[in-house]
Amino acid sequence: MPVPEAGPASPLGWRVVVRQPLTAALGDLVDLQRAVLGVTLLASLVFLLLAWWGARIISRPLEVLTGLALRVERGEEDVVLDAGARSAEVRALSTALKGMAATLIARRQALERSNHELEDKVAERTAELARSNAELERLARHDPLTGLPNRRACDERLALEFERMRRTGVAYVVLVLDVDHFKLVNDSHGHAAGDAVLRHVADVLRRQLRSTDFVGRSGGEEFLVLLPQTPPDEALRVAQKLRHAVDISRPPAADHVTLSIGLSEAQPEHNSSDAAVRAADHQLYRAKQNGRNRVESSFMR
Ligand SMILES: Nc1nc2c(ncn2[C@@H]2O[C@H](COP(=O)(O)OP(=O)(O)OP(=O)(O)O)[C@@H](O)[C@H]2O)c(=O)[nH]1
Repeated sequence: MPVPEAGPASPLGWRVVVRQPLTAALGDLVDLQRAVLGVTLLASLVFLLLAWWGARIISRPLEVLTGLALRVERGEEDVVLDAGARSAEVRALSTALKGMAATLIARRQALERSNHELEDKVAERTAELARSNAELERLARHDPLTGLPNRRACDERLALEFERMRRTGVAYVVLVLDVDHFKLVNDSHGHAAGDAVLRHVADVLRRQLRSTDFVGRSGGEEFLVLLPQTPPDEALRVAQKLRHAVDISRPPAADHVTLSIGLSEAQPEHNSSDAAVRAADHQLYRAKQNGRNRVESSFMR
């Protein structure tokens, strides 16, 4: 076995060679290696912990701010956008978000206010429109002079009563009323006086009838009265009452005014509502022929 190289020879020229196991010879070096590795690992761990802690210090307020911002987005208005951060940058971000949230909330409130105002306006306009429609409807079916239902409304009511009679079998009575010598009123007192007389007659008729009865101005100086579910003798009494009420009334612009009235009972076997009106017209003609200021009917005894 070769003798390993040794240090310089002593003055005597001797050399001491010590033999020992490699593990014993390198023991210190291995210990040093281990110590360095341990310190490196520990230092890495501490560094990692510090990095995690540092990242947490920065990210935690950001997470809190994110949560608060989401609450603002969902519409909550009492959110305080403060993450309690120590970092100046996060505090600046927090202040900027606060400003943005305040602006957003103010805009949303303004939007809600204008929405409410808009809804109120729409509701108001809808109500106005409904009122205008109702007024138009009223004007379309009312005579402006007397305020009574006009010719169109008379026709509609006649059709309705005729249908009802067809369904229920219960008859109704038609009265056609005409102001006597009305041309004379116009000629002697003027058209305005004639108008006043027509309004007066309309008022008298309205006051004498029940709410279930119908009275309309069917044209000129002619009126139509419908008495639903009224037996003929009762209808005759009503007609006489109307005639008498006008006869004894005091018209505003003429000395005296009278009515001629023709009556007829509608029958379920009639083809249309016109039949009873034509029959009542015929009776009115008879009333005029027989001296006016009187009632005539097909069922008069
Ligand atoms: N002032 C006024 N007159 C009207 C109106 N509508 C129709 N008249 C008039 O009513 C008169 C009706 O005259 P006539 O049909 O001859 O009937 P009358 O004079 O009443 O005679 P009898 O019916 O036979 O008794 C006419 O002079 C029409 O001009 C109106 O709204 N106002």
